[in-house]
Amino acid sequence: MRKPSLDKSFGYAFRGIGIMILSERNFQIHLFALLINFFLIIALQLNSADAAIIIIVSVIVLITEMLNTCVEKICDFIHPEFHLSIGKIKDISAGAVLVATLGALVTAILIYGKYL
Ligand SMILES: Nc1ncnc2c1ncn2[C@@H]1O[C@H](COP(=O)(O)OP(=O)(O)OP(=O)(O)O)[C@@H](O)[C@H]1O
Repeated sequence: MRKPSLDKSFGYAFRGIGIMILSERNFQIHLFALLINFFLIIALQLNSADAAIIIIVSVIVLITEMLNTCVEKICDFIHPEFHLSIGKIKDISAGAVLVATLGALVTAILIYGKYL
């Protein structure tokens, strides 16, 4: 199969982000959290290192949410019926999002705590 051109590849990637924004509620919530963080970074005048850490942990949460959605969709595609293994796979994938979110929360408390 021929490889798609660079602009088409970017187009597919942006379509993937668009699908997440339009149809995944949890992703919308995490994206909203990132916007609040941008606001706080400016309002509290965080230094560039602290701002970078906040942005990195927020983006990690968004990425894990995207990968979790991929896992869910693959599971639903290959095995739509109930299966214990599918349940475990989905639970572990959701657990990854929770780990990233809790890590981001603790990081935010530690960093914003210095500015309040
Ligand atoms: N086919 C299945 N077989 C067994 N258990 C399943 C199956 N589908 C879902 N589950 C169980 O239901 C939980 C929720 O799965 P679901 O696919 O509905 O994700 P979700 O809660 O809609 O996630 P999100 O809110 O991120 O979209 C899974 O973590 C798993 O425990």
